[in-house]
Amino acid sequence: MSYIKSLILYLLHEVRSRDLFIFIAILAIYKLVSELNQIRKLPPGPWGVPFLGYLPFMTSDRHLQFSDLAKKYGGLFSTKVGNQLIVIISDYKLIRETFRKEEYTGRPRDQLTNIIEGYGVINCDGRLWKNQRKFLHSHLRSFGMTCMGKGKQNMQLRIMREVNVFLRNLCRSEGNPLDLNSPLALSASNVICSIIMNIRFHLNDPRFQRYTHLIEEGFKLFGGVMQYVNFIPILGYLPGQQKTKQKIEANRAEMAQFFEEIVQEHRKTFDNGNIRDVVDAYLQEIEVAEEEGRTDELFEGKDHNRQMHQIIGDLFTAGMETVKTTLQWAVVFMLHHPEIAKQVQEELDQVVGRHRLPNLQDLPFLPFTESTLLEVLRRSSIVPLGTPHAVTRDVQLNGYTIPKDTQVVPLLHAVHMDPDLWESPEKFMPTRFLNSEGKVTKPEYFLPFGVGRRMCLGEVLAKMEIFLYFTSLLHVFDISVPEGKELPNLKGFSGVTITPESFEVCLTQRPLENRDFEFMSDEPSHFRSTGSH
Ligand code: HEM
Repeated sequence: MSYIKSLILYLLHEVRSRDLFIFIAILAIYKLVSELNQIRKLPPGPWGVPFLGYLPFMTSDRHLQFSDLAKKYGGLFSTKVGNQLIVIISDYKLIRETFRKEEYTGRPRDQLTNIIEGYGVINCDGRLWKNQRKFLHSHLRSFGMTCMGKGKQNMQLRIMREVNVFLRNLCRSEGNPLDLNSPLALSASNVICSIIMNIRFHLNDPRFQRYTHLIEEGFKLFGGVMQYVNFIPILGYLPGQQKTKQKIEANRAEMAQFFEEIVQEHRKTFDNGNIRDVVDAYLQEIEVAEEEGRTDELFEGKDHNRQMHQIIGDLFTAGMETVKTTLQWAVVFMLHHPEIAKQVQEELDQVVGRHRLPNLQDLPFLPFTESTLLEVLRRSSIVPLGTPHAVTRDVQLNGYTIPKDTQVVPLLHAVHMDPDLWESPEKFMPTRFLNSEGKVTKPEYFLPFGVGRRMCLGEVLAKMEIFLYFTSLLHVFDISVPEGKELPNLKGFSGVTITPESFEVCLTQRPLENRDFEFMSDEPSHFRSTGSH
């Protein structure tokens, strides 16, 4: 470092400004020529201006901007944003073919991965990711994330306990305007927390409030100026950026402390014969690996405690935010289309009756309701660019050479809004998922959970939750916009996911035939709860 400093001082003192100018000009020409050489081998696309590439033209609605560019450059195009090469695929056949391949399972080396240092499951790659994904896949199945049998029943029970508490809280609104964001966030959190760490929170629990605040703040800090550092790393040395980084690290340390307390509580009550949740499964896995002397192989030499903390964080954020947002979109579309909400309610009344809440066994007999939820997933495309992938080595794609570490984006939003695939894609039209016999059909270009080796790990759980929350909500309540208020817009807000703008609803209870609904009685006591009611 001091050597570089002395060299710079020497250059400033000894080299005349004209020589320095020539030196910089040669460097710039060299960089330009090598960039042009690279561009020649890449798919076509907008290259913006020298050095900054397309960065000055980027908007916050990246999915809409990329979809417009796809119309111009085709289903496979590329661009350069700052120093980052990005390849964008919106041809669904190519997406399916590409993301099956091992070499597309990498993650970009950016600010997020620098801070997370390759821990967890979402932001790691290579052998650690493979081990973690396999481990989680098998344990999440054993906790009920499966489409069949007893596991499915257990998961339904877990979810329905939370649905009941959720409905009871909503009843308290007594028809007054209400923002569903917090009740949904709390409820979806409790479902995922019951699977990961066997706890549930109350809305007024300070730990829950602090925890969700830290996550939201984290999203904002990463989503702000920090994302530009990914494209122009030198910006990371600005004084403001150093402060942001310190804040992110302090927040992460606080979360790690919270997770550590949970892990410590689990250690105290750990019973090898009764694996209660993901944390227990990890403790067991570590114990066995230590006995067999293969912890280094399993965790690739990483700290297992930190790995456990990151897994808890990954599953919580991926599992809560996505489900909550999809359900909010479902409500927004029902507000825009009361005739569809009514049709769903009629189908539920006919199949389920007015004496109980819907359950997963009803699903095969509710084609219109199911197709309405599929249409919500298509039309909202809440993860419009998938998660960022990067190639782990130089690869050939459709005759182009894609260099190692290039970001490769599956543009799911464009696939779901392609007029060649969907009739009037802007329209909310559940019947597009019904065939001529009235049966539900999902075309192969319906990809809300991504596709390939890194596709969503929680698809089964997400589908169960969305079905049970949505159908229970519409079975119990009529939903309307508060008087004098406008309908929420359909564009939404681009952040980590595409979320609806904040909005309120009025809920009017529909008559039920049975007075013994669980949500009308006291809170169930199956879980250890935190905080006071
Ligand atoms: C409606 C709800 C959900 C939607 C639309 C959704 C969508 C997605 C998408 C599009 C991806 C990226 C796929 C890719 O880039 O290849 C993803 C990844 C992921 N999802 Fe979900 N997801 C949902 C719910 C959940 C839930 C409930 C969980 C909790 C278990 C979860 C856990 C994950 C994880 C861990 C990954 C990263 C997988 C990896 O890196 O290997 N998701 N999800």
